Amino acid sequence: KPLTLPGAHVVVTGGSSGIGKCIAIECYKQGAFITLVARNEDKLLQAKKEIEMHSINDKQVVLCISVDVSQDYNQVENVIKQAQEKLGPVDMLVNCAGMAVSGKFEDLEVSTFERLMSINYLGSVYPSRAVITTMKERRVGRIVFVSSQAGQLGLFGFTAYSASKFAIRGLAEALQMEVKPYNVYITVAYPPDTDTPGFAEENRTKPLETRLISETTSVCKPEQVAKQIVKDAIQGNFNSSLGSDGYMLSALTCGMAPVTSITEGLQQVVTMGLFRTIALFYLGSFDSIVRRCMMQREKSENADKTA
Ligand SMILES: NC(=O)C1=CN([C@@H]2O[C@H](COP(=O)(O)OP(=O)(O)OC[C@H]3O[C@@H](n4cnc5c(N)ncnc54)[C@H](OP(=O)(O)O)[C@@H]3O)[C@@H](O)[C@H]2O)C=CC1
Ligand SMILES: CCCCCCCCCCCCCCCC(=O)[C@@H](N)CO
Repeated sequence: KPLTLPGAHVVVTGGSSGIGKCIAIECYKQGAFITLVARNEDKLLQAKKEIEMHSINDKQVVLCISVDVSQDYNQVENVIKQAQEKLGPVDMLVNCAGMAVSGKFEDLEVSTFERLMSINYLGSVYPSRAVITTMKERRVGRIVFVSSQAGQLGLFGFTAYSASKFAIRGLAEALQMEVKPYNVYITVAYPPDTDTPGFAEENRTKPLETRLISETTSVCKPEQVAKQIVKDAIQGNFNSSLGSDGYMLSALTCGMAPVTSITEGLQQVVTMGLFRTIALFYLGSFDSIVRRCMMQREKSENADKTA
């Protein structure tokens, strides 16, 4: 039942940087053929070189394709076709291209809402739509969506980002119900803050509240996140999370998500009440962070006025 990675064709969008690059390396180390999809060609070539250092046999290939996954479906479909001509049908697709922009609702441009929805949501729909028919026909396949812990709860500063990551889950749940009889398995990953170039970029404009609340969980290494995601995808687990807070969040927010094992279902049933109780304390502490920051701001604004 688990997918065999040796010789498999794995497509990773956002594979030129951060979590996506580490997922590509992890799969390559296990013998897969890789297609990297991202926009910037220099970064793609750089990543290709880095991945190729981990080869385990001399047949392995890393293919690079430059395309914007959020713009035009036909373009995305074409590049997937190209990749399939070179490396065969896609066994696993990892939708990791994405970005975060944070800020208070009133400070975010309306265009930011559109952009994040395009990249994080539609940028996952297009590649998935392009591979699904073949996967169903072959009765083989894995599709991974990289959401976020911020796709399990909404928090200060993430009005645009959280919505785009929540959207992924709705898509994934519906799709899993459709494709399960065809032996195609969907995985949704909910990583915590992870030390990547994208994370560094995002931190340059992050509101204090968002930073303080996010610090509830520690920053992970992308290699660690990638390892867990690849493991869960191979197994065909619907949920992929990391660490004790990740585990609690996933159990707490399981809702009507498909269940992969009896153990998982039993654990959800047994822990739900306890985790909700813990969550109430977290929510209380988040509210007090927001209130404290507001009072601090008002204080310094008043001080500015009297000065
Ligand atoms: N780092 C973190 O703290 C967390 C990240 N995540 C999610 O994980 C994913 C990866 O994040 P991370 O590794 O930090 O990001 P990085 O910014 O380090 O890498 C993003 C990758 O996506 C590619 N990409 C971005 N936009 C597009 C596009 N429109 N079309 C094609 N490729 C694109 C980038 O290449 P290029 O720019 O050249 O196109 C790059 O390869 C994102 O979806 C993010 O939301 C989730 C939780 C935590
Ligand atoms: C039982 C209940 C347990 C509750 C634990 C609550 C933990 C909340 C912390 C949320 C952190 C959000 C990280 C977002 C990462 C991300 O996607 C950005 N870095 C974008 O890249």
